[in-house]
Amino acid sequence: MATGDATPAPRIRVGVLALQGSFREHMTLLQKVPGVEVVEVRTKDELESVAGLIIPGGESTTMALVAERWGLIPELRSFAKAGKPVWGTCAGMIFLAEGAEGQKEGGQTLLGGLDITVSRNFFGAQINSFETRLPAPECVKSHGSTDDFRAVFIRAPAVLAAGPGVEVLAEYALTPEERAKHGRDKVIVGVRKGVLMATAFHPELTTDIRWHQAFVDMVRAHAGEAGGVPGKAPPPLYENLGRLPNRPPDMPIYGQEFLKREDL
Ligand SMILES: NC(=O)CC[C@H](N)C(=O)O
Repeated sequence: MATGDATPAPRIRVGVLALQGSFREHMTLLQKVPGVEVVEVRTKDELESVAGLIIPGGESTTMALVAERWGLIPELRSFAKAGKPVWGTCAGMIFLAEGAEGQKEGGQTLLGGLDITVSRNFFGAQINSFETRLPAPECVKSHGSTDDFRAVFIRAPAVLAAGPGVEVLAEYALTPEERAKHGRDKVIVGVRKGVLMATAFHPELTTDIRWHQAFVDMVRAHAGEAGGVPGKAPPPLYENLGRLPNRPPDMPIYGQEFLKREDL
C-alpha cells in the first residue's frame, strides 16, 4: 500500500535481526512505513513475535558466529522454513543463500533457504565500494517516485547462479574492467523467491523507503493482514523514535531533515 492512502493500514510487526551490522538503519527506514511496529530481534521470543524479518548488511561470518553463540541458527532456519518472509541485505543475502563462494577459511554457517549461489565479495574489498542507480523492479516502482533507485554497494556480494523460479529484481551491468575480470556482462543483485527476498545493495543507507515498503507488502500479503489489528489506527510515524540509538547523527538518514520529512 502506498504511503498516503486514505485507509490506514493495520499494524504489523516486522523484526530486524539486531546482532551485528546496519540494523539501526533498517529500523529507521521501517519506522517510516505506516502501520509497522519495528522490533529488534535478538532472541527466540522476539523472533516468534514478528511476521517478517530483515537480516541486515554487516559481515556475514561475524553475524553467523554471533547467531550461533546466541543459539539462534535453528530458530532462524525454522522461521524461514515456516514460510515467514525474510529479506536479507548484503551480508543478509549471503546468509540466506544456499551456497557461497569466497568464504573465509573454515567456511561459514549459512541459513540457506534461497536457491542462489553468491560470491561473497564479488565487487572486491571495502575500498571498491561504490554506488550507482539501477532500474527499479515493479514492486518498488509501484510505490511511486523514480523508475530507478540508488544502489549502495559496500564490499558487496553478487548472485552467480539462481535456481528455477527465482525472480530477478535487480541486475548490474559490469564495467569493462569488471567484465574482463569476471568473464561476464552482468550479475544479479536482487532476487525474490516466494517470501524470501535478497539484495546485494543497501537501501537502508538511503532515504528511499520503497524497498522497505515492498518488503512490508510481502509481509502483509503473507500474513493476510492477520498480524495487524483491524480497525486500529496506525501509530504516529515516529512512535518508535525513542528506541533509536543514542548517538549523534552520523549518516544522512539520521539527519533531522530526513527524520522530519513526512512525505517519505
Ligand atoms: N556490506 C556487507 O554486508 C558486506 C558483506 C560482506 N561481503 C560479507 O561477507 O559479509
